[in-house]
Amino acid sequence: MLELLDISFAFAKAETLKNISLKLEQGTHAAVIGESGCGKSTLLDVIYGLLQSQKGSVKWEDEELLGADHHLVPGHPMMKYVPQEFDLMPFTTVFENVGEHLSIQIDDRTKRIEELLDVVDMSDFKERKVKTLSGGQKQRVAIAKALAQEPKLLLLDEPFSHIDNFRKNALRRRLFDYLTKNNISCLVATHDRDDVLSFCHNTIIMRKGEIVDYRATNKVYSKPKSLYTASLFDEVNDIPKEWLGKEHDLILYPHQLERATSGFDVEVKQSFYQGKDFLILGLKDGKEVFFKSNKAVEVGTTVTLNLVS
Ligand SMILES: Nc1ncnc2c1ncn2[C@@H]1O[C@H](COP(=O)(O)OP(=O)(O)OP(=O)(O)O)[C@@H](O)[C@H]1O
Repeated sequence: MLELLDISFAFAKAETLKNISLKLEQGTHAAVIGESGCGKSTLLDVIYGLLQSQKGSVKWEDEELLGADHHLVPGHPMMKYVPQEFDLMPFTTVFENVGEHLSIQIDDRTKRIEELLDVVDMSDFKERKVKTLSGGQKQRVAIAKALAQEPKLLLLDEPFSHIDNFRKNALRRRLFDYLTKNNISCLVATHDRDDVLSFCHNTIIMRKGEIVDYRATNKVYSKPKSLYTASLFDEVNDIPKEWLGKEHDLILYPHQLERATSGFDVEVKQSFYQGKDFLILGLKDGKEVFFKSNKAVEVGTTVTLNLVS
């Protein structure tokens, strides 16, 4: 189990991480999400030992991991990190990069490298020099290289940011399947809700260097504690209680509102085609309201909205 106890870190005067405590059980996958600059990468850097926290401790199986001040080479054997700027050897092949830290003596070295190249769908490129690869291909090699040494904990920072949508879904499925089968824990910093919803058991919400929520992903998504949290997943509506005669204001995603015969009225301002449906932007009392519709709605139309029944 990974445990962080009251970690604080500052690059300069202002604290970038403030009193961060969390536990990650073995085999659990947790997403770290939050607005740009909230401290996601810094948190991973401190856990890995690239940065030294000024306060608090990082523990693995109850043993304290010493930070950057205590190591010439950062990192710990049971942990691997794929940062946003991945570190590969450009003039050697994909195969050799993945096997870089694997002992020559390992009997099934070749089999192991090929298995990992298959996980990241790079088998066809194994003889290619890394410098000739695209950004997304390099990113996939970096993931395979991190897995090669059988870490117990994998830290990923925006792991699929360079990978096209077409390949991303299959890669995500294969990678998280591999992590589950091998009981590898994972902390993934991401901006992509698709990384979070389908693949991470838990979600950590960060804001201005603090953890403001850490629960099961389905709870964080379906019962967001704040407008900020909900807005990390989708467009979000803050509906005043008076509009629907409720006891308190409601935080609602667009798909939770629908056209109805009673409710509150909005004037339609724009329709956005989204493939399987339209996202409609309406206005009520100067406040924007987003809802879904299976067809475009003419600008200027007044529609009545209520909670999806
Ligand atoms: N080397 C550095 N020196 C000084 N400040 C830094 C340094 N690296 C990051 N910061 C600042 O620390 C804060 C947190 O940065 P961090 O990269 O952890 O955010 P993030 O949540 O990962 O952002 P993003 O989603 O944009 O990648 C930001 O305000 C950033 O400008």
